[in-house]
Amino acid sequence: MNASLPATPLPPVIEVDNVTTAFGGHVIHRNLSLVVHRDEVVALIGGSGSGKTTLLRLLLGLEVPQAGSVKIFGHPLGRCSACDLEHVRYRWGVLFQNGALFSALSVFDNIALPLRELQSVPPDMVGPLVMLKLAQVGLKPDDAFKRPAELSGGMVKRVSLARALILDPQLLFLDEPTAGLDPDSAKQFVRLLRKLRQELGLTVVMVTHDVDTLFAVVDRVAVLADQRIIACGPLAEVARLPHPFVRNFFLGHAEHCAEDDVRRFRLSLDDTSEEGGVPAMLREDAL
Ligand SMILES: Nc1ncnc2c1ncn2[C@@H]1O[C@H](COP(=O)(O)OP(=O)(O)OP(=O)(O)O)[C@@H](O)[C@H]1O
Repeated sequence: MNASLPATPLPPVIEVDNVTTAFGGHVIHRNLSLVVHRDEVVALIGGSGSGKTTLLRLLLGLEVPQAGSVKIFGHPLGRCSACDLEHVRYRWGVLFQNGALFSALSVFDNIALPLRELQSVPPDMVGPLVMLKLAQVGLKPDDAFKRPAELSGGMVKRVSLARALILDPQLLFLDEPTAGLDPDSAKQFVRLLRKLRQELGLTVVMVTHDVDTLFAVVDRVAVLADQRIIACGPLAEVARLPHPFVRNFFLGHAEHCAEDDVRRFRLSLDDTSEEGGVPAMLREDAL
């Protein structure tokens, strides 16, 4: 995986152009623009209340901007007919921060839900597809019969990810994918994301506060501050910005964000022989 973009970016999957969002008189985004290209992994960072979740909701068509436009796969969301929106919606998967699993349903039924709703495959294919996704996210066949209450935090994330991937989306939205996980589970989950991104060729947009996740999987980091995206570029570039939020966010990490450091970190993640896959530079005791 490259730490920086290829010379010629692939076509855009997401185009946010000059968007203004407000609730009542409270303006959240003003003239906000962002482009995400195919096969990219872009992380959205920003202070609490800066409007990250609202931006994610705009991208999912759950909020409508006061001005500007949002296009996904070239479709302008606000102007899509219900039929068009359904078509676009099945091309993305979403991992919600708390997993959003249905507690009354088994793991199997949670993952199968989008397939059953859409009825896109014959009923006898649902089982094999669910079990395939379960294996893809590193869960055991027996886990299919558990209820969400019987799962660890890391397992909940994996089940949610399997459900997000069940329709084989091209675009994946992740809201704080490692939030609430202990450090080891977070590392394992980030490794899984990295593996799936490589295997499935996904375009990924994630909201995260986790610097290790940026190091491990992200191509570009978009910084949401002052009601707009103030920068969107490779980690090495963004970590050097003099903006107070960025300085604070990368405190103690900025000196490790050079392209070579990121590349070395990613190679170490591929080397499963290393304990936890985390090089000394990112262990807490080294900071
Ligand atoms: N439906 C809504 N109605 C009114 N205000 C809202 C609504 N949704 C969000 N807001 C406000 O918009 C602002 C941005 O919220 P948002 O949740 O997008 O921020 P965030 O960057 O995701 O924050 P955090 O990192 O704390 O989750 C906040 O001031 C919030 O109170």
